[in-house]
Parts: sequence; C-alpha cells; structure tokens
Amino acid sequence: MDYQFHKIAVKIGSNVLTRRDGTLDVTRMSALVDQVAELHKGGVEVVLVSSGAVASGRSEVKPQRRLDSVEQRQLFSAVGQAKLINRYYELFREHGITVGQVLTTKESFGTRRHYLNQRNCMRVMLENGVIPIVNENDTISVTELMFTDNDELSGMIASMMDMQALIILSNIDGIYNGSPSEPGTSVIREVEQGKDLSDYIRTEKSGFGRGGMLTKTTIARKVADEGITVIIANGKRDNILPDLLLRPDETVHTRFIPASEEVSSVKKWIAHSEGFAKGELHLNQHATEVIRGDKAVSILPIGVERIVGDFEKDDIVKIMDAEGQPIGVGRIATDSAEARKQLGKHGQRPLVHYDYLYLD
Ligand SMILES: Nc1ncnc2c1ncn2[C@@H]1O[C@H](COP(=O)(O)OP(=O)(O)O)[C@@H](O)[C@H]1O
Ligand SMILES: N[C@@H](CCC(=O)OP(=O)(O)O)C(=O)O
Repeated sequence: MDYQFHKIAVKIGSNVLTRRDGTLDVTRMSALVDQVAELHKGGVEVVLVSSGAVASGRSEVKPQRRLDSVEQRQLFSAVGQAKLINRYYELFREHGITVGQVLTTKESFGTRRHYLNQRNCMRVMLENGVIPIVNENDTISVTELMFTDNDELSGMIASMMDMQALIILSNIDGIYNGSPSEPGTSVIREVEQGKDLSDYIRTEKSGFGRGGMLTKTTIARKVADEGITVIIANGKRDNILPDLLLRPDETVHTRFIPASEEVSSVKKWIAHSEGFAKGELHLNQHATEVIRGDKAVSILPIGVERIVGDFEKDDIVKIMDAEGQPIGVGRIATDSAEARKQLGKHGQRPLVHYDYLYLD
C-alpha cells in the first residue's frame, strides 16, 4: 500500500471512545482497532495513545461516599484502565496482533535516563510487532504532576519515538475557522508554520475531554516545529485512519505543516522539558540579540547577567531574555555554584551548548 507515513502515533480522545451517557463505545473502539490492524499489517508502525480510562471506569463503580475530584479520577481510572486495555487486548487478538500497556507520568519525562528507558521499552515492543497502548497513569499523577491532557502526552510520545506523523483523533473534523456549530464556518485544512489560530478557538471542551482544542493547537504547533506532521481529524468517521494515510486530499482534517529541518532527538526531549526546569539563566541585552539572530550559538557565561535557582550539571534550565521573558530551555553543562563563579567572565566553556539548546 502507498501509505504517506510509515511511523505514526495515533491519539484517541476520550470523546471518541465514550457514548453520550459516559459509557465505553465498544463499537467505535472495535472500528478503530480494525483500522489500526489494517495499517499494522500494511507495514505501518503505530503507537496508540488512548484516553478513556476515567470515562470507562465511571459507569463501573458507585462510590460509597462523596469523593473529591482527585479520588474520583483515581478510583475510576484504576478500574477503567483495566477494562480499557482488556478490551483492546481482545479486539487486537482477533486480528492476531499483540498489544502491550504503557502507563506513564509527566515525571517520567523529566530526566534523560527515565526518558530513554521509556523509549527503549516502546522500541523493543515495536521491534517485536507489539503495539504499545499508552495512557497517563491517572492513579498516581495528581494535579501539578499531570499532563495537561493526553494531547500533551501524545505529542511527547510522537517526539520521543521520532514518528513521521501524529494523528489526533477527536469528535470533530478538525479546527474550524470559527465556532464549529455556526453556519458558514469550515475546517482549516492547512496550518502553516507560525500561524496564530487563537482567534478561532473557543475555550469550551467537549463532554468528557480535559484539555480542549486550545491545547491540541499548542501541542500540534510544537510537535510540527520538530519536523513531525500533525493531523487533527474525526475519530468517529468510518475508515478515517486508512483514508488519512491513503487519500489525504479527499479526507477532511486539519494538517500542521512540519518544519523542514531535522531536530535532533535530544533537542526534542529538551523542547518538551520546560516543566522540569530547575533554574533560570538571565541573558544580557547583547546575548539576547545574538541568541535571537540567525546563527546557531551556545550560551556563554559572558552573556549571562544573573542565575536563579540551584541546579546540578545536566539539569534543564530556562533561558530568559534581557526583559526577563522566557525564550527557551536548555541542558546546563555545569552545576549552579560553578555557573555563578563563571558569570560574566570571558574565555569560559558554554553554560548551554547549542546542541542542548531549544529556543521557542
Ligand atoms: N475552532 C474550533 N474548532 C474545532 N473545535 C473546537 C474549536 N474551538 C473549540 N472546539 C472544541 O474542542 C473540542 C475537542 O477538544 P476535546 O474536548 O479536548 O476533545 P478530546 O477528548 O478528543 O481531546 C471540540 O469538540 C469542540 O467543541
Ligand atoms: N488519562 C485520561 C485521559 C484524559 C484526557 O486528557 O483525555 P483527552 O481529553 O482525550 O485528551 C483517561 O484515560 O481517562
């Protein structure tokens, strides 16, 4: 088959998998499994990121007392994830395909070592023909440790696994150039690099989702800037996945045009690591201008005015411009005590080497 991509991450949103009453839509799930199986048999490497744990657990248990929102999420996801993966396992087995479960947390992306462990796990699964089915470990990720939603998780997975494309399946055909329910609006088919879509996106979410269209757009842009095509399409449409890969021109969806330059694997990790930053490097005016220029440059101690926080060598730090605004992230080459000693000095080694610097 002439598929346009051979390595893809597919994110299936909560709303695709749940019926209006909140129960698991097994018919839809089964249709999507058939499509993924078809691609897999056609030689496409697929990593699935599936939501639906909380939604599918909700209908299974009746809590004995009033639970707060964290407890509810923990209880429903513990039950619901087991139900979800069990369904997937059985449905894929009918196609002779083995699947495996990967539950992760935002923290597991925080250090390079954990990150590589996860990547290795999924690589070995793929090498052995096993489809990884990834979800956040909702039982233990609470509030500030959580991914914004599974769109963020799927972006990190697509980036980590060096995928050619990330397909985000929701309950809508793509991003509309206005309110989707209003007459006269239509799906934006292509989003060029640097295009601002904020005017179009309403903050409301669909029934069971967590992040909404705004997070999808932010993540999509970031992942596309790393050279990965991002597609937002309707997971409720029949045969959507093969159609997107075989007949993209005739299939409604929004496509984020990827950057043409290659981004190294370590830079991709750094790009998604802002949340783990342990400190800040504040650049002076001249360094800010140089860093913003066209040339690839490292951050030298002479260009740093101030250092905030305590960090170890190889930790992630935020890069701030002369006005104190964040402009990127990088991996620091020395600990904070040593970095402070070098501040403002000439002839020192870079604090952040260009290879480990990601600018927004
Ligand atoms: N401009 C827009 N185009 C498309 N959808 C939008 C737009 N603005 C807001 N939305 C809403 O975003 C919803 C999809 O996001 P979300 O609820 O997070 O779904 P999921 O569970 O699939 O991640 C749509 O159902 C729609 O109501
Ligand atoms: N991990 C959660 C997913 C929650 C979530 O963010 O879902 P979505 O709105 O589809 O991105 C679950 O399985 O219920």
